[in-house]
Amino acid sequence: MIKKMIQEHPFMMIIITILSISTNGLETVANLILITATNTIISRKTALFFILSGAILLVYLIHWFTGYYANIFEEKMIQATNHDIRKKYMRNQMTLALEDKLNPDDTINVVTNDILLFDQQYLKGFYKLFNCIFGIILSSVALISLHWSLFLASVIMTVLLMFVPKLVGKRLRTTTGNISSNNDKLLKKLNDWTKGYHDLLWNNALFQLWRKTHNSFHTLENSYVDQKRAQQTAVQFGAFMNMAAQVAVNALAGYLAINNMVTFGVVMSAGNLAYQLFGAVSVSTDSIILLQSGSSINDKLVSLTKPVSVDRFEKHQDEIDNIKNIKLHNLSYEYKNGTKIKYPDINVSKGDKVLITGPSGSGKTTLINLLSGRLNDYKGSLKLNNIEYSSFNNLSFLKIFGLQPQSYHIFNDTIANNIALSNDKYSSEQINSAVKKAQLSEKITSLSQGLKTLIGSESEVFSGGELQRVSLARFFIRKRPILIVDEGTSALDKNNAYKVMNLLTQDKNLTLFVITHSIDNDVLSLFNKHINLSQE
Ligand SMILES: Nc1ncnc2c1ncn2[C@@H]1O[C@H](COP(=O)(O)OP(=O)(O)OP(=O)(O)O)[C@@H](O)[C@H]1O
Repeated sequence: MIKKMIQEHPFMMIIITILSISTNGLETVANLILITATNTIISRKTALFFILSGAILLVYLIHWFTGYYANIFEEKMIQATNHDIRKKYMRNQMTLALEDKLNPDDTINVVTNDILLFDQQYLKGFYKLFNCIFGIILSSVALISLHWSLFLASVIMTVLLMFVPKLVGKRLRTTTGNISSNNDKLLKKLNDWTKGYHDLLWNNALFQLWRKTHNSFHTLENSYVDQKRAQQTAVQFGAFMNMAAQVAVNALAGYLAINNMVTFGVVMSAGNLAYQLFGAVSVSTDSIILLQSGSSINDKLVSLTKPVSVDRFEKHQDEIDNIKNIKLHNLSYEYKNGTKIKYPDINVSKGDKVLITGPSGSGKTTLINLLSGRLNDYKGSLKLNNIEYSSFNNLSFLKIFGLQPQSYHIFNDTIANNIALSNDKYSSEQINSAVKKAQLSEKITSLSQGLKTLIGSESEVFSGGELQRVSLARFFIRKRPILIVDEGTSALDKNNAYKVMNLLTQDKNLTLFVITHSIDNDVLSLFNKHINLSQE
């Protein structure tokens, strides 16, 4: 992921590198000036001492400036990387949705919690390490210029410090993986129980909202504590080693000064450079701990953002453009648990109006999924224009079937956007004509903002039946040759339901399948074909 980030934003990376080298370099330069400043005070050259102190202050001011911008650019790069991941992931989700494989809870967990973990641990860890490497190199070079033994001592201490993250690497990966999976479980539980709050309310069981979810909260909270335990073991040990290393380098510099091998200014500066070096080493060990901790999320995101592709090629495009008939012969479907449903033979021609009835569990929904190409492992024969369904590309069915499902979603948006689904290619004339067909014109004209009125879960402008007609208008504007209505008019009153059915059945070119529980003779007379599943 980091390699990709650098490849995709090379210019930003160059700026960050320059700023990072400057920040670390300026700190080293200030420490080196300090040697001369200390020696000038020992030799009582007061004026020069104050000039050098001023120079140190100036260097630190520039250091503050470069450090500030290094951090800002790093954050910009981190957020740009997060955005790239979200974009690739959402593209994959849209492809998976074509095959009904999108899980809303998993999606929310990945684009919020997982990316936050990745940001806070893996990316922040990387940048901290990146900065520290320059600090380590520059302070080491400065120490070697003071005395080789100071450098040697520093190298030995650095190597010891670098071993700290190895102590807890595996535990950190596991604990971070646990946070992600526990958050996923919590989201699923919350989604399930908050969605059902109405059922809890009317059954005097609202208390279950907390009782059923609190264990999942606990599990997630505990997994954060577990992760902290693993991180802190390494951090505390690293901090102790860091202090011990500084004391050792300072003592060595003092010994060298007493034996006239270096000036006394070096003692002070060596202490500061050792502080810079071990500070950088200590932060880099913390960063390696963070990187280890976030590596399981990195692996997860790498696999989730690998491009998923679908074959969109349709060898029977001519047939898709000109639907003539659908034929069922000896058609049956068997679920994995052994439930088998057999369907009667039927020939449906273009413009036919087919009513599908049958008691609960007789296979009406399964038939919709077969007809619309969502289930393709059927037995027997199911043909479109005399060509077996299995030889079409499944995605083609999305272009010919419209589905008015039992439950649909109304977005928190305007009526117009809910019908056009924010697709600019539909003009307001087309939206108005769809509204008219769905028998919604009168209601919409009565609203002060008309088609611009906000609907959805945050607004109660429409009744259930009216919202159902908004969903129907989505089909009217798209003009597919075949419509499947799954008890789609059940939320309408009898009069309006009849009106909508009448309208749909009057459309000569539309091939219509309507699934219903209740057979009303008036409605029955509107259809020319009837599949009664109870007879099978
Ligand atoms: N995913 C599944 N796995 C196993 N069995 C299933 C699955 N979906 C449906 N079934 C079973 O297949 C049979 C037909 O189900 P289907 O949903 O098609 O009936 P239906 O006529 O639409 O019912 P209803 O009117 O209650 O919606 C039922 O016995 C059901 O339990």
